[in-house]
Amino acid sequence: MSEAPLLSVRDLRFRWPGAARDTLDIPEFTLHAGESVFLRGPSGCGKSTLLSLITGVLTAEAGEVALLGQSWRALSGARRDRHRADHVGYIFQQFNLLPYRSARDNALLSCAFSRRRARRAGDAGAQASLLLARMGIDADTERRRADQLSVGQQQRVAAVRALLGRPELVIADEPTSALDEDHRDRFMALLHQACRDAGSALLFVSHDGRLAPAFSRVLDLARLNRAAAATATEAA
Ligand SMILES: Nc1ncnc2c1ncn2[C@@H]1O[C@H](COP(=O)(O)OP(=O)(O)OP(=O)(O)O)[C@@H](O)[C@H]1O
Repeated sequence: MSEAPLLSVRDLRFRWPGAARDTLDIPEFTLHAGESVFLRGPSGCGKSTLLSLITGVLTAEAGEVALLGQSWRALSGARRDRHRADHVGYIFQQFNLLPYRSARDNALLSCAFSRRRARRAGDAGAQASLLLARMGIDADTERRRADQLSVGQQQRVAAVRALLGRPELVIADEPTSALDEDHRDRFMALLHQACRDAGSALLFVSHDGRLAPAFSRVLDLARLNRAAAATATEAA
């Protein structure tokens, strides 16, 4: 018998208010525990919209999106926030660190917002230091304010924040677009290893196809999304 999916999307349809047509129309998409998936697609095909639906920031008019068997639509706003904080680590394109707080405080934010994550981290402070060190952030750098860190350091702190407390799903939305090639390759190797160590599935969105071979699966949203296919046909 196959394992229940970590994430399941079924018959999903979503249209932005005022839009003439659906942004997303996805019959089915599943993600299993521990998988690493590279999600790609041309600009405007709905990648960020899909991530917002997967994390319960948006809810769909039709169909279902469930994380760990829990449908987002069935949850109230506060419970949605808790489900997200407990089970999803998010790495943003622009990192979204608190500029005046230390690297360490930023890394610990995920445990401040989730008791479950704090429990899973054990000694959260020690675990944060360990993960930061593995990402090449030493004890001195850990104490520096986020706005005094290099772009690459900020990105690695953002990754530690996403991974602390071992969420089942780590989502990264174009996290390497601000990094040069050398930093990008090192960051990707560290991220893959850290997700494996934490047992977290990784859903990674990028335009940079060179990163795809390191993933267990590549998903092309333009193919998955019937709304994108319809738009392309009309444009042809
Ligand atoms: N807040 C919003 N309100 C209305 N329409 C939106 C909103 N956000 C996105 N859209 C529209 O939804 C479609 C998909 O946008 P989305 O940002 O999800 O694409 P994307 O694939 O992530 O693009 P990119 O690769 O350029 O970041 C676009 O037509 C966009 O204009």
